[in-house]
Amino acid sequence: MRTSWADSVAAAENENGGTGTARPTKATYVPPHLRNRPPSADSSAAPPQAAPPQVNDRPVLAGPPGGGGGWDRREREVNPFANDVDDEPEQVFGEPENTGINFDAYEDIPVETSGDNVPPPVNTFADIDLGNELNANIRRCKYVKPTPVQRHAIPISLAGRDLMACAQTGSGKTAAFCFPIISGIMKSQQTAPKPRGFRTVFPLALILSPTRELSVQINEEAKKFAYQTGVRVVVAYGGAPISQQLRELERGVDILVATPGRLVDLLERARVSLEMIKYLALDEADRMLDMGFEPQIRKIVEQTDMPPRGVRQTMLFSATFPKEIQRLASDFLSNYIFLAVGRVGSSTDLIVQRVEFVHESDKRSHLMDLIHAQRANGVQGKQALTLVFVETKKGADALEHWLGINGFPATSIHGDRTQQERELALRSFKSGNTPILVATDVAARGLDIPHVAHVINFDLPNDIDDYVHRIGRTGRAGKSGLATAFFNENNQSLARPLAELMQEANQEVPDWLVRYASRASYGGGRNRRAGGGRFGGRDFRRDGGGFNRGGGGSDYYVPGINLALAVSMLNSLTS
Ligand SMILES: Nc1ncnc2c1ncn2[C@@H]1O[C@H](COP(=O)(O)OP(=O)(O)OP(=O)(O)O)[C@@H](O)[C@H]1O
Repeated sequence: MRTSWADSVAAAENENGGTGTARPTKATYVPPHLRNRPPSADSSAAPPQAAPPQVNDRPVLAGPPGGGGGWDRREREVNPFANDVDDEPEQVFGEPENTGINFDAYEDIPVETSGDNVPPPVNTFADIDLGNELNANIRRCKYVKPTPVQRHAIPISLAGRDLMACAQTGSGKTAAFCFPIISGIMKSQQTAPKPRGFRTVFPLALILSPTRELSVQINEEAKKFAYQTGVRVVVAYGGAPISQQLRELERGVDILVATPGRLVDLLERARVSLEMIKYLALDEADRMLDMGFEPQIRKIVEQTDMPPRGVRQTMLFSATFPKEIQRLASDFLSNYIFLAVGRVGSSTDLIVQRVEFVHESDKRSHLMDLIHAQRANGVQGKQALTLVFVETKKGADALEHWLGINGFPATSIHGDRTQQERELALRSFKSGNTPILVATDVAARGLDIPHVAHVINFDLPNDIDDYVHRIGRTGRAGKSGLATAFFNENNQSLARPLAELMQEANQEVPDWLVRYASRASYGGGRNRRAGGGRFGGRDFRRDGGGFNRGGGGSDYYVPGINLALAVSMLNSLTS
């Protein structure tokens, strides 16, 4: 088993009951996780740092308190690492010891950057000046070295540049936008006091995401990264009582993580002002600028007091970036750098993709066979986690019920369930108590659930990008995963993009799918983008003419989807 400085930190925290709440009585108090620090820290991670000056367990910042309502930075901070469990789930789910992310899987990843004067990538966290406290949190997270998207995106953002980043699912995009934001706020707090308004708060950074669960997850991650930095993170999302969120906001906020709807509500109540925003990050940015969300996003970004592009710094991240969305997104960016990491618009090669022809009427029995097989592979009586995607909310309820009466513990998540039910379902799934989660697309993007071994597309989506995000719930952070799709006549429009995607990812494409693909024409619809550099793994400015690549360059560039190759493959199989 790996033992590192981070492990001894965790051990020290556990010794203290893991709560991090033992309160100091003197200003010289050193919290448990900073005691007994060995002289030589894990040399592959960020360099060892001196502990920040402490009052209670909060750092004393040199500058005046910011935080909107003038929050008390000396207040108690809950230790977000307290509930981290080290090895137990790995054991239960039959994976090897906690060896961390499998970086070998990412070594040969293609990277493309374009834009003016692209800052060079870094190899280690120690190569970047993120600040002592943030470096300590990176060690607590056991991030030994940056993932490829982090290697490139963090220096770009630290240099103050706007960024549109497209990187594979599960490759660490959250930290890629959180680290520069936290580090930047830590530096600016020393100098810039914030205005005070009557019950209005003035966050310095806004992180928007499309779903409540994803906002909650980003908030939890950001709180870990910001622990003891003096940077306060607050989340606001719909479906949960606003009164509690208002109370949290009143205690001060530097980074606001929000879903668009709830944020608009807070803006209309004048409880939040965006006047001081220095950083704007859109996670799942293509979804945020898609038809459903675009008006709200435009309202937030263009019709409020948020500083304009060029004044604020804007970062857009997703695993997919269709060209038409890139074009829309460029309205929000100033002289930005485009970054594409990994196979174009994809999840990782670590996911084995299978597609099976299953008639509608056979889907349930086929699902049962798959789950039976999986159960046989379980360890210590625990089944590996299986995420089953269906098209409709009704369909999700029905399938959950049917699985239950057939002896398969399942739960579900969809838009008709209350927020409490949704969160309960997610917790129950994560813990393995109900190892099957039936979900609509509400769970397709961003959710980072360890130990999801199998994603089943019981109903395929209409859009190939949604497929990419769905299967990306497995095979995360260097782990392997399996994705099975049930295909039938109803999914004809997806045949061609699916066949191309699978071929591109070196997956076995069944002959019958190739035949369907050869019959399919793209026609209209969203998958049409497939014809012209789909998924947007390429900077749309490079296709539009007039774009000067400037000093930017690529480590190397793998052309998007090799359409000619795919077409010739289809032809050879169908002739
Ligand atoms: N440098 C790192 N070292 C080890 N693990 C990391 C590192 N960076 C991120 N991770 C872990 O990798 C997992 C995936 O990260 P994250 O959720 O940010 O992926 P993502 O790229 O945003 O995926 P998606 O496209 O699905 O939203 C998380 O569990 C995260 O803690």
